[in-house]
Amino acid sequence: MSDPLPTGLHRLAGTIAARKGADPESSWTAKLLAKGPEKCAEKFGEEAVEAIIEAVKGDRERLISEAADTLYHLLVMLAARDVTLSDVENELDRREGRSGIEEKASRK
Ligand SMILES: N=c1c2ncn([C@@H]3O[C@H](COP(=O)(O)OP(=O)(O)OP(=O)(O)O)[C@@H](O)[C@H]3O)c2ncn1[C@@H]1O[C@H](COP(=O)(O)O)[C@@H](O)[C@H]1O
Repeated sequence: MSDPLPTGLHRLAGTIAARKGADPESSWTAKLLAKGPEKCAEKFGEEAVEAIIEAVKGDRERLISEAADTLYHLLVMLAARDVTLSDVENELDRREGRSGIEEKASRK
């Protein structure tokens, strides 16, 4: 069976991976990656906070826009630490079918 077509998120992750080591003047992603994982993590934090603010305010369009920024910067942060979207998906798959309540109750 052939692999399914990559989703938009996977295409974006592929674009981001391809920017690693590229000329920082040529792209925003390459520029951010060249600043190192700490800066990528800081940018992700800023975007996540902006998404939180819009969620609290209840502005749907602004929340969608900030959520897109957050997802992009999450993928950049992961790429900076050589973690792929598939790595994260595999972890989600591992958790599938186990309720959060059950998991929390099993913690020591
Ligand atoms: N999805 C995005 C995306 N979302 C947000 N951003 C950029 O992320 C930046 C961060 O926004 P900020 O408001 O924090 O920027 P800023 O205020 O200038 O930064 P600071 O001064 O606060 O540090 C902006 O320049 C946005 O354009 C993105 N840049 C790129 N992409 C995707 O990545 C692809 C590759 O982009 P390049 O690497 O630039 O070729 C693009 O085709 C898009 O698909």
